[in-house]
Amino acid sequence: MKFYNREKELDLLKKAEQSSFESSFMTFIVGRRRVGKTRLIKEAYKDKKLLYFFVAKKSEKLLCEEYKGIIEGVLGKRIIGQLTNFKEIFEYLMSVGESEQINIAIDEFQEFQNINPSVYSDMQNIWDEYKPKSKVNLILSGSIYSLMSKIFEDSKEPLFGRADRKIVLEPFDVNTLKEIYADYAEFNAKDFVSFYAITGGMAKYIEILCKEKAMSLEKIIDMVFCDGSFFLAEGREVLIGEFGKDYHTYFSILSLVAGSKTFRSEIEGVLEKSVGGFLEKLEKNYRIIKRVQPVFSKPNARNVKYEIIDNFLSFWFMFVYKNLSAVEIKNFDYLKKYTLKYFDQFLGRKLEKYFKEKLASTNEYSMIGSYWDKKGENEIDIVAVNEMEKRALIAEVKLNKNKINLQELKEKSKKILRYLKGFKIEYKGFGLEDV
Ligand SMILES: Nc1ncnc2c1ncn2[C@@H]1O[C@H](COP(=O)(O)OP(=O)(O)OP(=O)(O)O)[C@@H](O)[C@H]1O
Repeated sequence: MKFYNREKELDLLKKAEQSSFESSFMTFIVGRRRVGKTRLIKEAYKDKKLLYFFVAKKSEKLLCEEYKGIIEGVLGKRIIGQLTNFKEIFEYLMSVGESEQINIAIDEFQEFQNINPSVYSDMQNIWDEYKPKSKVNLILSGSIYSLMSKIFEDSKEPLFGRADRKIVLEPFDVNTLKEIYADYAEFNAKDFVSFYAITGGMAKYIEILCKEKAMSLEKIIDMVFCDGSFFLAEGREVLIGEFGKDYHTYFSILSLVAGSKTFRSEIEGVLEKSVGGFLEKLEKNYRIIKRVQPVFSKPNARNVKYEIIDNFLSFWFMFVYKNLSAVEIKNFDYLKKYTLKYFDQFLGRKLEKYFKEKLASTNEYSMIGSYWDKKGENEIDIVAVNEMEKRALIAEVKLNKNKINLQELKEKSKKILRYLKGFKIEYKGFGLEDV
């Protein structure tokens, strides 16, 4: 697949390289697995010399043998001496950087935690010594959000405060997704929104579907639910690295949130235990769910819902994890029928998210959210406000736009009008035809 988008990130990586000519520069990139970190780094330095090291789950000795080969190949230097551990390799490279500018990328950097955690303090000492006098553009990337943040942002960690720049790589936005979709298929609103709702803009999933020309809902479902499918184990694959062995409660919570049990009390009602600590970790450490509150509520108000941020994970929990027994016995027929039966429910929720993202991309609003009252009723799908220009958009979203009753929407909105005194308000319905 040709390279799409990422202009902002490419620009930052080019600037990092330029800065490294003055003194060494460290960037850390964090992004969920499959989002496109490796391809971004390679694209940024495709015409440059790049020492790219992947931290595979191997012993340090084997890794270093591989790295030595890479160094010799890229720099065209014969390495004399042993270099059997990463500390020696890193010191060697920083010393090379004293006489020439070099680009180094270390991918899945958090994996050193399992191989040899003292690498981080060794790197800190070497970095501090060489940074002012060398020209190394160092990119450290990783996909385990909690570990990467800890390595660079926890004041007790050796590399704390060493990174000059942080890049959080997000999935493709709705506009880029539309551009990609148009390169592979004739536009059809429901198929496109299904493509958005399932891939969530993750580069890898998009690439697989585009390659197989699976651009319609039916074809995507055929690709997901088949023998040897990449997608069936993917939710577990992506999350297990974050949660480790302790994943059961997290998976149960995510499965409930994906299935519309979005209030803490509802989750605790089903699991029959307190889940406050888990929710907090899912939100703050792992960044997998987010807290949402009705628009205009006070920040500490208790009317809070939870949402899974990632579309693919919410699809996976709703349709794959929920039916693991059918996956186990490979009853793909059942899985496809089940998914098609409940898909519109899922799609309706993602359509609302789609329009919120689209409105956000116009940069026309200072706040975009939803409203519901204390009982979780009287929902208003979208409330978008431009505080400065005193205007607001109040909208309802439905797959079938004909089912939207604007009069009812106006009626419901009375509850929030006191926050919008003097505002010009537009009431609107969004449906598939507005995609
Ligand atoms: N900007 C892009 N345009 C087109 N294809 C992309 C882009 N970014 C990534 N891809 C493709 O998506 C796939 C996943 O990307 P990549 O391997 O870079 O992700 P990653 O974040 O490093 O994932 P992992 O953590 O699983 O290694 C690759 O096959 C890559 O070619």
